[in-house]
Amino acid sequence: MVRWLYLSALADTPLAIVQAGLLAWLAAGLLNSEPSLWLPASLLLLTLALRALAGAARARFSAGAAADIGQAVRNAVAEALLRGAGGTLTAGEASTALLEQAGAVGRYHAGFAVQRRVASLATVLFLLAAFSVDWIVGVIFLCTAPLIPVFMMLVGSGAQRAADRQLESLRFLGGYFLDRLRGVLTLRAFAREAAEQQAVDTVNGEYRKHTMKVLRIAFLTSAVLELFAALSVALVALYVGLHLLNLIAIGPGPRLDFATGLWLLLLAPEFYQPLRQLAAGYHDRAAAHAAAEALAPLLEEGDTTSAPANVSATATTLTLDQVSFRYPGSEETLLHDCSLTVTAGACLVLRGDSGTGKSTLLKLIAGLLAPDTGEIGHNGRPAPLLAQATGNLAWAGQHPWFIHGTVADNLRLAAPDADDAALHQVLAECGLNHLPAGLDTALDENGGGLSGGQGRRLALARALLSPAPLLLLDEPTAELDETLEQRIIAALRARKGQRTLVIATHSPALATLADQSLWLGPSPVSMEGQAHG
Ligand SMILES: Nc1ncnc2c1ncn2[C@@H]1O[C@H](COP(=O)(O)OP(=O)(O)OP(=O)(O)O)[C@@H](O)[C@H]1O
Repeated sequence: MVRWLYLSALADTPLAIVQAGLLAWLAAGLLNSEPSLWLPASLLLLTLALRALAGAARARFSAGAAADIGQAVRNAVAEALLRGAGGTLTAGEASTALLEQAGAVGRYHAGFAVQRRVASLATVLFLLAAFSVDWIVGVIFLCTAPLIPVFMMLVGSGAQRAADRQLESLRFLGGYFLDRLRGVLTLRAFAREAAEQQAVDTVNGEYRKHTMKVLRIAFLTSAVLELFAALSVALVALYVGLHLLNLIAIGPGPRLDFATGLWLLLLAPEFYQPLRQLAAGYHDRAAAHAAAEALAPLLEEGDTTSAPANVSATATTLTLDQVSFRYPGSEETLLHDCSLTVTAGACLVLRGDSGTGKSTLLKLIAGLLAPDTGEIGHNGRPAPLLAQATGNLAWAGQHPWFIHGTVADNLRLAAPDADDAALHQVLAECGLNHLPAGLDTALDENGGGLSGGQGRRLALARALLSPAPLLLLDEPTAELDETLEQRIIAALRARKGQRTLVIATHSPALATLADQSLWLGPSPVSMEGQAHG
């Protein structure tokens, strides 16, 4: 596709030179009242048709190549996001990366990058053609042509800054809008629709302002370049005209006949055309540059996570070595030099008042957060990021996410080959054996279709079904009655020894499972793992 794009784009220059020649031939013939002009006339028609054809082919191949390249970038970005790269991106920023930025890179490669090469080659061809007939016209072309790239370079940094700001505000708008869309029910409940609509309008206005600035620079650049081109064409016209009227006698001008002079004159606008097209696409370059800068860290991060993880077959030995952690911008150090070892197959219970950092420690162990200092090890090796730990740990959090599908679809995320009997068994262990449609009960992403408690137990069932050697469970028995809690405790006890369990809980009954327990206090004190029971 790209090769055809180059061919169709390059075909235009020789055709333009020939077209100018044929037009000059025809005009001179008409002026001299030559009897038969059908040959230049038909050749001219043929050239015009070929140019139109090449132009249409170029537009088609260019759109195709831009779509292909954009799609390839989009696939790479999607792959990186799915591997967990770009963990700090909001959903809106991720969608901007997938849609807008990937598209901008595609448009640049199929547009500006192609035109830059085409313009260089076309300039050389036109110069050769001009010099072969009249060196003064050649010199005019040679001296005026660099004005266009030099001017583009002069406006370059300003255009780049404007494109950067436009992209930044688009990312912000994407994230802001998506957040409001997600929380639309909450906004409606608090009658905040009008205020939020206004806020989205304001953010949208900012984006519009930045976009208008980019367009203003693009239009102004094009207008100035048009002026340069027009002045240069006028210079050639003046030179040719003065010679045809025998008013000056410099250069090879005195030998110019009408046809050659007209050909040179017709060549002049064609000479500047590729450079003007290049300038017109300059804002594409700035947009692609800004997009590439935003995407590069994501794709580099994606590359490093591309190696498939080795799933450990046995329970994981977990070590924390002087781990400290504080959320960015927070005054409170939640963990301070925390050290402990959980042997493979043991159960560590995290206890403490609400807000003391139990879920945070689970996230650190899962690799969802990175410690400020210290190291967390799985089987003696630095804990992999969650993105690289596929299959090595299973997580059941307080706010579980599901895929749109059935209960069975969601359970099989953890164990794709599990048969229905295994699914029924794990559901029974978690007290979910009386769901309205059993394994076929339909769910949405937020667990709609189940009650909040059932949703949390389904997430627990999914973790229990997973063959992962490390299970991280956040309040698995919260808000359950005693019978259900005992059932779940029994299910967890059955996994002890085969899996390493880390459980955050307020429940004294669940805490009896602990081989080790860790009390997280309100102040940043040093904590040691203690043997329990
Ligand atoms: N993303 C975050 N950014 C900043 N602070 C956070 C973030 N998440 C949690 N915190 C703060 O960190 C502290 C510990 O939160 P965490 O959820 O780990 O507590 P917890 O012990 O699990 O609480 P609970 O028992 O209520 O679940 C809280 O004060 C909370 O406000």
